[in-house]
Amino acid sequence: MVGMAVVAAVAPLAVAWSTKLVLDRLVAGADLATLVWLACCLAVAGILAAVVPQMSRFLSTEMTRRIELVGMDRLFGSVDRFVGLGRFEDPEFHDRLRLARDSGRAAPSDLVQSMIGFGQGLVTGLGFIGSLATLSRPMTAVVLATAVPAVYAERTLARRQASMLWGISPAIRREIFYSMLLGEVRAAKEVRIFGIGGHLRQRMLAERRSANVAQRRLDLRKLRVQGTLAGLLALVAGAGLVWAITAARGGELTVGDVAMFIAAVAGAQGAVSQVVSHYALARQSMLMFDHYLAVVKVGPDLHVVGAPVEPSALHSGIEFRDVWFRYTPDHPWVLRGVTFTIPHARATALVGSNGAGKSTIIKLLCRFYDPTKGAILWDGVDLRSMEPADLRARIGAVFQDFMEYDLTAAENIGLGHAAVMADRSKLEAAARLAGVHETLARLPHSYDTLLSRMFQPAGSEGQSSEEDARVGVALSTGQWQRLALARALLDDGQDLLILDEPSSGLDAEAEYEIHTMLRARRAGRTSLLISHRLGAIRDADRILVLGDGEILEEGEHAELMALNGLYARLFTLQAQGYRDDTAVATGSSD
Ligand SMILES: Nc1ncnc2c1ncn2[C@@H]1O[C@H](COP(=O)(O)OP(=O)(O)OP(=O)(O)O)[C@@H](O)[C@H]1O
Repeated sequence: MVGMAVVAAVAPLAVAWSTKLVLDRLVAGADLATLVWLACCLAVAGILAAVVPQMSRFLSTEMTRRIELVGMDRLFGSVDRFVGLGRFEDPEFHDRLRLARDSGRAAPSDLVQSMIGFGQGLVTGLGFIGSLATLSRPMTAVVLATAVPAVYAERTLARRQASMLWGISPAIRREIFYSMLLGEVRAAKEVRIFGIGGHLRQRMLAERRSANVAQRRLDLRKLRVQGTLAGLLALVAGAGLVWAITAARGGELTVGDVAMFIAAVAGAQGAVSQVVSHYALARQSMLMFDHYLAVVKVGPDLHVVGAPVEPSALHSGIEFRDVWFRYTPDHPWVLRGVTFTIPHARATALVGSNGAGKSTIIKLLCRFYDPTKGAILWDGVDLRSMEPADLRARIGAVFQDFMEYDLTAAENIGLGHAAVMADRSKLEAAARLAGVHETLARLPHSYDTLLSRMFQPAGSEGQSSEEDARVGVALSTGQWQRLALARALLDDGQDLLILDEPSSGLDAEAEYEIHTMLRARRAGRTSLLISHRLGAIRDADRILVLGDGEILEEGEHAELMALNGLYARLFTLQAQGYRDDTAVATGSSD
C-alpha cells in the first residue's frame, strides 16, 4: 500500500509536468519524435493515475478485512475473560462495547489509510508547492497559509465528532433495543396481543430523531466550517488564475506555465485538503479507538488473587457465612447476613417468594459476583481465592433463564465438549436422563437436526439433504428445558448440581418423571434445588426458606411443617389447591 501510495502521489505531478512540457514544446514547434515521446510519458502517467487508486482500494479493503478479524478476536477474547456478570449489566459498558466493536473494526485500518493518505498528500503537496514556487512565491505562501485554519478546524471537528458519537450512544442503544423487539420472534406474540408495535416504533423513531439532532448539529457545523474553507480556497485559486493569465499576457509566463500553474494550485490545494482531512480522520480514529482499548485493557471484573487455590473435590460442604450482597452500591441489599451450609452429598432446597434472592444466591455460588460482605467457603476455602473457571468446572447448573442455542440438538447438549460430540453415547445418556432422548431421536436428522426458532427459510423446497439439515425444527418450551437439563447432566463428575426451577415448563407427568430421576441422581450427591412447586422439594435433606434477604426457616419438610411458619403456610396453600380440585373431581364422579 505504501508503494501504491508513492506512485499515486507522484503520478499527478508527472501528469502536470508532462502536460506543461508537451504544451511548451508544441508551441515552440519541437520535432514529432520528441512530442510523441512526451505524449507517451503523459499517457503512462495518466494510466498510473487512473489504475493505482483502484488497486490501492482493493488492498485497503483487504487490509480492513484482516484487521477486522484480529480486532474482533482480541475484543471478544477480552470480553470472554470477564469472569463476572456485573459489566454485562452496566449500560455504559454496553455503549462502550458497541463503539469498541465499531472502532475495533474500522479505526486501525482508518488510521493506516489516513497515515498513508497523509504521506501521499504530503508528497504530492510538496511537489506541487515546489512547482508553484517556481512560478509564484506569494501564491505559494497564500496556499500554504490556508492550511493553518484548516488543520485547526478539522482537529476540532474530529474531537466533536468523537464526543458526539459517545453522547448519542444511550439513544442508539435504546433504538437497537426497540428495533430488536419489533423484529424478534420472542417478542412478536406480546407485541401483537397487546398491540404495542406502533408504540415501540414511535419510541424507536424518537431515539433515532434525538440521535439525528446531535448528528445534524455537528453536520451543520461541518458545513459552515468546511464550506467557508472551501470558499476561501476557491477564492485563492480564482485570484491566482487572474494573476497567471495577466502574467502570461505580459509575457512573464508561457502557455505551459499557465497550465502548470492551474494544475499546481489545484494539486497543492487538493493535497493540503487531503493532508488535513487524513490528519482529522487519524485523530478521530485514535479517539474512537480509546473505546476499544478501554474494553481490551480493562482490569479484572472480580477480585483476583496472585496464587489461586485449586478447589478440591467437595467433601464437607459449602458455607455461606454472614453474606451480605447488593448488585451495586446504588441498589438495595438483596441478601442481609445470610448464613447456611449446603452439606456434601445432600440435597438442599431453597424456597421463597419472588424476589427473595434465591437466584442471587446461585449467582454468588457460581462466582458471577462476589459477596459485598461476608464469605462463601468451599470446604472452608473462600471462593474469592479460587480461579472462577476452576470452580465452575466443578459445578453443573440449569438456570431459570437457560439458553436456547440455534444449533443442532447435539450441540445444544455438548457444546464445547469435542470428545462428547464425537462419541454420542454420553450425549444420549444425558438426554435420556433429562427425558428428551425419544424426542431428539425422532427429529428428521436425529441429534444432528438444527433446533431453531427461525423455522424453515423461504424457498427451501427441493434442496439437498445437506441444506435440509440446516432447516430448523422448533421445540416446545418444556423440551428446551429438558435439553438444558441434559446439558447440565452431561458431566457426571461434577461436585455440585444447581437446579433453578428445572421443571417450570414441564407438564405434571414430566415433572414427576424428572423429579424422580433427579431424586435418584441426587442421592449421595450435592445439589441445590430451587422450586416454587414445594411438592418437588419436600424430600430434600434440608430446606432453606428465604425471605427478604434472610434465612427465615431451615430444616427438613416435617420439621418445617411442625414449625408452622412460612413454609408450612405455603405448602398447605399449594396442597390445598390440589386437594380442592381432587375433591371437586371426586365429587362430580360420585
Ligand atoms: N442484575 C440485577 N441488578 C440489580 N438488581 C437485581 C439484579 N438481579 C436481581 N436483582 C434484584 O435482586 C432481588 C432478588 O432477585 P432474585 O432474582 O435473586 O430473586 P428470586 O428469589 O430468584 O426471585 P424469583 O422467584 O422471582 O426467581 C430482586 O429484588 C431483584 O430486583
